[in-house]
Amino acid sequence: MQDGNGLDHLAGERAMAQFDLQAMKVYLAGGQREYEISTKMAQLVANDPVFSKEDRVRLARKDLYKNSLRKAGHAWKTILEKGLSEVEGLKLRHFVDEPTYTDLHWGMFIPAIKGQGTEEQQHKWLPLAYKMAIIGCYAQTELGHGSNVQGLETTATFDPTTDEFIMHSPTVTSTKWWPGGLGKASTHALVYARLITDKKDHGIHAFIAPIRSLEDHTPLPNVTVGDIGVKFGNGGYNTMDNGFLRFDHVRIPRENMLMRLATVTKDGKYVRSNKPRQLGYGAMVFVRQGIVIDASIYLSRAVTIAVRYSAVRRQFGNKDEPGELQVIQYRTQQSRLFPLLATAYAYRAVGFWMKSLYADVMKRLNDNDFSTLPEVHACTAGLKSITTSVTADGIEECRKLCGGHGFLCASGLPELYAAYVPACTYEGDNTILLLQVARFLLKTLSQVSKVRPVGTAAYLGNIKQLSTQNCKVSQGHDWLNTSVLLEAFEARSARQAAAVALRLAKGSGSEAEFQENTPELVESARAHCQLILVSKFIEQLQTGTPEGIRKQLEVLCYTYAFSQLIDNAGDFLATGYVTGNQIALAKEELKHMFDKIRPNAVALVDAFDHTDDYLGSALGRYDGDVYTHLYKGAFKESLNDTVVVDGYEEYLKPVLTQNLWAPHSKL
Ligand SMILES: CC/C=C\C/C=C\C/C=C\CCCC(=O)SCCNC(=O)CCNC(=O)[C@H](O)C(C)(C)COP(=O)(O)OP(=O)(O)OC[C@H]1O[C@@H](n2cnc3c(N)ncnc32)[C@H](O)[C@@H]1OP(=O)(O)O
Ligand SMILES: Cc1cc2nc3c(=O)[nH]c(=O)nc-3n(C[C@H](O)[C@H](O)[C@H](O)COP(=O)(O)OP(=O)(O)OC[C@H]3O[C@@H](n4cnc5c(N)ncnc54)[C@H](O)[C@@H]3O)c2cc1C
Repeated sequence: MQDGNGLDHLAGERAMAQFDLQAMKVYLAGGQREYEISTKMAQLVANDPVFSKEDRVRLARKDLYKNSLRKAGHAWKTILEKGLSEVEGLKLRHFVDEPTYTDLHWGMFIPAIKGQGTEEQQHKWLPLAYKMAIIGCYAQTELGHGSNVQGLETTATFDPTTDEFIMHSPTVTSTKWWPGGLGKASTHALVYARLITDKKDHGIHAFIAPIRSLEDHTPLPNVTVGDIGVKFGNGGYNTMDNGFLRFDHVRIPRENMLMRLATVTKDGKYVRSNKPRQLGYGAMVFVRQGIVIDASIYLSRAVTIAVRYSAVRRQFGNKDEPGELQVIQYRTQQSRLFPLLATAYAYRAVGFWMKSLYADVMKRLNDNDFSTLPEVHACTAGLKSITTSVTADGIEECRKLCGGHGFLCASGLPELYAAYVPACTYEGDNTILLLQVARFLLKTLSQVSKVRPVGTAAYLGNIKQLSTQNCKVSQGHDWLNTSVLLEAFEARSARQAAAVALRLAKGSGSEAEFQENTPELVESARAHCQLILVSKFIEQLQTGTPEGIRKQLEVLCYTYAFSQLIDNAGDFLATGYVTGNQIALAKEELKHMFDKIRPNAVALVDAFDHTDDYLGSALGRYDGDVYTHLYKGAFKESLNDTVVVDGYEEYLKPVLTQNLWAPHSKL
């Protein structure tokens, strides 16, 4: 066993690094200022015992939830007492690292009011929300309807005699179901409901409905509200009070309908603005763009644990070297782990780009320019889908890469997975979102002769060329050219999209035919998104990356692109753009990349700068002192509170002392 004396068991690994670690930390944080804020907030949380994560997986739901309320309250008090800025507050809550009601309050309730409320409404609600005098949630999904937003059943019927809307849940399936923070914490819900005026249904609109008393937090009259129940995994997402909500003819003032996109006048007249109705989905676009950086952070946590542990863990050996080999030396371990490391870097770079994309579309929307909205929707929906699916699978792969110890909660991985995996469903089921991308691709292709595609779809403007010319790689190093790689991803995506578009164009245009082709449509959407990820990683790399880290980032970029190419070799081959031999050459190049990553692997995960407190993992500790901490951790297990287990007298002793032959014994 290692000694646990505070030595750095990974010092030898760190000494091998060939890049400027500090510069990489700053790059990954998004800049010097962001780096400083992150470091300060991470330390603030790590040094405050109220934020301790100890024992989280052992707490019963009620205690877990109460504890998370305590932490959220303490976080808010800390923010106020220390006078933290909005950005610092956001970071502080990030490091507290527990899904809670404030995520939805700040992440969806406030953005939805900003996006859909008139200036007057923003002046009324935002100050209350900013000082947390009210707590809001985002109540869209219903028991019977989630993906299909247009199918929601909750009604908001205007009553001109009182100048009020009557909020009503007409059926069991219309019960609001899932909204985070709704179950127990929120005082207000941003409710998506069918607007009815004078018996006419105008479709889905947003309303602010008070649901709990600001005096004593009890539900308001005719409001039925509560938590929907325990969710997957220990700890995980169970700190969140996902809730249900029913209205029984509850009256709210007319002004509580968010009226930026459409208005109901005092006399009940419905007036639409000239803005697209899709702006009503703006809060979802906002959250989806943010999810890409989040995916990078979650994946980087799992990868940090798996890389550090793989450098500590030894198994077997060979006759050329003394002792057992670090498992990170094995090619199979590298081929499962290093692409995930590269993916975490890729998502970070693309996440930064997504932020600029979002800022750009917001600026345009303010100037009434809606031209890029469809492309931004496709991009945010598609990348949300791909990055969350890959990250959830990646966390699980990291657990397996840690062998048996990965299955222990002390590894931090089971809880990380349980907290993350719902990201594949919330904010849009990942298949539904890919189908949105596919629809966008079909529409873009159908108009390509008249409308030049823009942004991430611009390559479709070259569809003829991409459909005819083939990959020119003849030796391994020909692949070490970003233009060659980009063209391969563009050609594969363009050909997949064109093939399914052509098949649909030849048909009758029926919905049944569309449905029949949805597997191919989803595949073509995935190809388009993989192209965006590769191309934006390359683009980010080529724009102002500091010298001391460029080489390593290039290695990671090639690792990412080659592993995507190889994992999807079937698609690349089926389109006819590449040959089997060219794929084999890429495989060899990928192995060369693994050799370049290997001496830098531990430093590359150090660059993510996760504190031990934030990682919460005996396997991923910075000092690599894994075994001492696993062993010590076992003594904290509640089953070990007594030497002789509770239950021995009633259940074990009788078994051990009956001394009778079991009737079925063969002895
Ligand atoms: C930064 C992060 C910080 C904090 C986050 C905090 C916490 C995160 C944790 C949990 C949050 C979880 C919250 C939720 O889950 S909220 C609920 C989310 N629900 C969904 O995502 C539902 C998914 N469904 C939909 O989005 C839509 O129903 C739909 C599938 C897109 C279909 O829409 P619909 O109107 O019926 O129909 P279409 O006819 O298909 O589309 C019409 C038209 O509109 C375009 N479109 C669709 N969506 C958008 C959009 N968001 N923006 C812009 N445009 C959009 C669509 O492409 C189509 O265009 P056409 O040109 O073809 O007409
Ligand atoms: C942890 C968590 C937190 C959440 N937080 C919130 C929140 O704060 N506010 C809120 O309003 N909601 C919230 N939700 C709800 C979430 O947004 C929905 O669950 C999500 O949008 C998926 O919808 P659904 O559950 O109706 O899935 P469904 O649409 O019923 O999906 C079930 C299956 O059917 C498939 N499917 C459905 N339609 C089609 C189709 N047309 N073509 C092909 N396949 C299809 C899907 O791909 C999926 O495999 C949350 C959910 C979770 C799990």
